[in-house]
Parts: sequence; C-alpha cells; structure tokens
Amino acid sequence: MRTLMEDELFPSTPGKVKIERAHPINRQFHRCFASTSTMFLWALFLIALTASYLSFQSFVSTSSRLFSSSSSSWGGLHWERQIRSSASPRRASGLSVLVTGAAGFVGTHCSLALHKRGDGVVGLDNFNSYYDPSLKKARRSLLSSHSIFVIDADLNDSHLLSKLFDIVPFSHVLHLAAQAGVRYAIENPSSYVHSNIAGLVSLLEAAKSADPQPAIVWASSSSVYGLNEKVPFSESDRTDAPASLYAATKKAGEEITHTYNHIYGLSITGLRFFTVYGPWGRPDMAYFSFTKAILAGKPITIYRGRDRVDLARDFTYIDDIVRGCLASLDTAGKSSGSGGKKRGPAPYRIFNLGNTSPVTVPTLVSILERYLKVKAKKNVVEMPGNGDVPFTHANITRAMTELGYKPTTNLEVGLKKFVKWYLSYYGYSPRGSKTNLL
Ligand SMILES: O=C(O)[C@H]1O[C@H](OP(=O)(O)OP(=O)(O)OC[C@H]2O[C@@H](n3ccc(=O)[nH]c3=O)[C@H](O)[C@@H]2O)[C@H](O)[C@@H](O)[C@@H]1O
Repeated sequence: MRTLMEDELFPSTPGKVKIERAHPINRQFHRCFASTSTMFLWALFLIALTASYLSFQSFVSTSSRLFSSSSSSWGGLHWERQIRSSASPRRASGLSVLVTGAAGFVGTHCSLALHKRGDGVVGLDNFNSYYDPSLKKARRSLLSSHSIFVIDADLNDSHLLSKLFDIVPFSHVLHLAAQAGVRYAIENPSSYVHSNIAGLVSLLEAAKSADPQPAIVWASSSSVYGLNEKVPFSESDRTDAPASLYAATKKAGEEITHTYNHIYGLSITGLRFFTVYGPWGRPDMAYFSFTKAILAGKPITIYRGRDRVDLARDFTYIDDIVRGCLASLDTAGKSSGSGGKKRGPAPYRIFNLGNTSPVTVPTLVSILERYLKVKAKKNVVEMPGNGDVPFTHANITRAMTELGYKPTTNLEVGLKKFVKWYLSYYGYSPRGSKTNLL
C-alpha cells in the first residue's frame, strides 16, 4: 500500500502535472532548494542516528548499573600500580591469576589459597545485591588484609577487561563470577543471561585478544546433569536436559568456551561444582538459610521429591573445591594463540568436583540441629517445579586421575566448621545468646 508521503512525492498519473518551463534563476533556485532539502534530510538522518546511539549507550550503562550495586571507578597510575603489585607472584614460576567473583564464596577462598602459596592474584567483583553485599565486602576486607586487590567492576565492562590484560600478562583466569542459585532464575531470568552468558563472552573476548593469552579455569555446575538418571554422574553423560535456566546458562557456557578453544586456541577447564558449602558461604543456599532460620526460631521449608522420596545432594566442602581449583590451574596447559590468532590446538577439559557421597536434606537438617542445639520447625512440602533436581551424585574418577583430586571432608565435619564460623561471624556467644543478628 502506498503511503500519503509517497503519493505526494510521486504522482500516480504523469499527465496530471503541468510541466512548466522554468526560468534559469528559478531553475537554480530549485536546484539549490533540492540540494538544501537533501542536506536537510541527511542532517535529520544523522541526528536520528546519533540520538539512537546515545540512547543505546545510556541503556547499556543503565543496565550495567542495575546489575551492579555500585558504579565502578577505575584507572589512573595509582590504580595500575596496585594491580601490578597484587598480580606479581612472590615465588619462582608462580602464577599470575585474575580471579573473577573474588568477593564471592569460592572466589575468596581460592584467592587466599593462591596468595598463600605465593601466586599473584587480582580480583574482580561487581558486588551485586543478589545476597547481602556486606558479606561480600567483609570478604573483600579479608582479601585486602592479605594485600589482594579486588576491582569493583562488572564483567561486561570490556574496556576495563582489555585495560587489565594490557597492564598484566595474566598466566591464568579463574572465572567464578556468575549469577548463582537454581531457583532464583524464575524471578530474575535476565540476570543469568547478563552474567553467565554476556559476561562470559565479554571475558573470553578479552582473553582471546590478550598477548599472552591466559589459560581459563571456570565454574560450571553439577546442575548441567539436569534430569539425568544415570548415577553417579560422569562427565561423558548427557547434559542436554537442563531443569532450570541457571543450568541452561552453565551448559551454554560449556559450549561457548568450546568455541573459544576451537577458534582462538584458549586453554579451557570447566569445573562442575557439586553444592559447595562451608565458612564464608552463600546465604541463599539451604544449609546457610536453614541455620539462620533455626537460630531465629523460624520454620524452614524442606522440599521432598515424588513418592515422598527425600531430596539428596553431593554436598562438597569448600577446602576440597579449592584444592580442585588450584590443581586445575596447575595442570591447565597453555593457550596456544596470541592477540586473537590461534597457533595450534589447546586443551579443553571438563571435571566433576563433588564429594561422591550424597546426603539427604533431612539429614543435613538433623546435623545442623545437633550443632546449633536447637530443634528446627520443619515444614515439609512437595518439591515445586522451579528448577530443582531430585538428587546429585558425582563420579570423580577423571578429576582423581588427572588432577589428583581427593575430597577429604564429610558433611558432619564440614558443617561443624561452618556452624563455628557462622556463630562467630554473626556474633553469637558460646552459650548461645546472640549479640548481633543478621
Ligand atoms: O551443585 C550445583 O551445581 C549447585 O548447587 C547449589 O544448588 P542446590 O544444590 O540447589 O543447593 P541449595 O539451594 O543449597 O539446595 C540444597 C537442597 O536443599 C533443598 N532446599 C532448598 C531450599 C529450601 O528452602 N528447602 C529445601 O529443601 C533443595 O531442594 C536442594 O535439594 C547452588 O546454589 C548452585 O549455585 C550450584 O550451582
């Protein structure tokens, strides 16, 4: 259908227009008018283009502010000096590692362990408010008391990332920054795309262009096994039936890292963590939120599977996970490319890091009750269809063979350490009287 504008510009019947011979001055005027109107149209087009670019920019910066709790500030000579000093190993042939999600649970523990053995560590974290940012800030204080510098910035800040790789020739990246949590994906799906997909690609883009290219070790998840029923879960099992968007983004991460390995020669190690717990843990996880509720005398909700079968997890203690992460960094093998060009094949590895002995959720609760000396008020309900899986159980043969990984802490011992930390961190006196509630 022709528009009104078209009708005005192009008359449908040529004979309808009376063609007048124009006077030369008139002709010049018309030509001039025609070229002025063309210029005017071009100017309009450029203004529209600039306006849409600016609004896109402001959309990008608004959304990255939304996903980050604070606006990041970086740059300057002093800042660069802090980064170089934090990244410098203190032992011969020590690693220089960029740890993303450094103020997170696993990130903090790994950063401390790397620093302790003399490796250089620079942390990156966006301190978002998925859970209490004050816990993340406390973890950062712990890191800075060991002279580990943590940059407050989002993974999607590609300028920052390329600047970082310009300043420091990182040998490794331990990529732990992510939107975690299985059930929260129902509430805020885009946060998973922002961190676990867009953020991952942003990091891989910076790493593939770096010279030297670092080796990447990153956190995948046991949730990629989804509805897999073959137990224990082996790395070669199917992972194409995720039960949550979280799991789907982790699975996508495994495929995305594979393409960067294939095209650019990045050395990739993906670690499938199995429900990691321990001191300085994540308040959104069951063992942590149950502890808080039990101490406050509030009821807890225990999910139960079909046919009244208890849910079970292969709960894995943080110190075992840290050993697995460090062994992965040590055995990673080099990336083969540089400055965005592949020079040969590079390793691509996937490992389960679990405990190999699943424990049911009611058993977890009874261990907590014993250590907290408080009976839980239990509310048992059928597992809602919000992304949970009935059980997880890791086969760790591959990690044992190639990484020397061997978990040594069972849930009883691990929860005892967690409860001890929890009571002291949140200010409960040994006799049980609380001095500082969450
Ligand atoms: O292994 C993993 O890959 C995943 O482990 C955990 O996910 P999840 O195992 O669901 O851990 P929790 O949220 O602590 O739940 C543990 C168990 O407690 C149950 N639960 C949780 C919350 C609740 O209120 N009640 C309850 O019975 C869950 O159904 C689950 O069976 C982490 O939250 C994920 O980030 C991680 O990727």
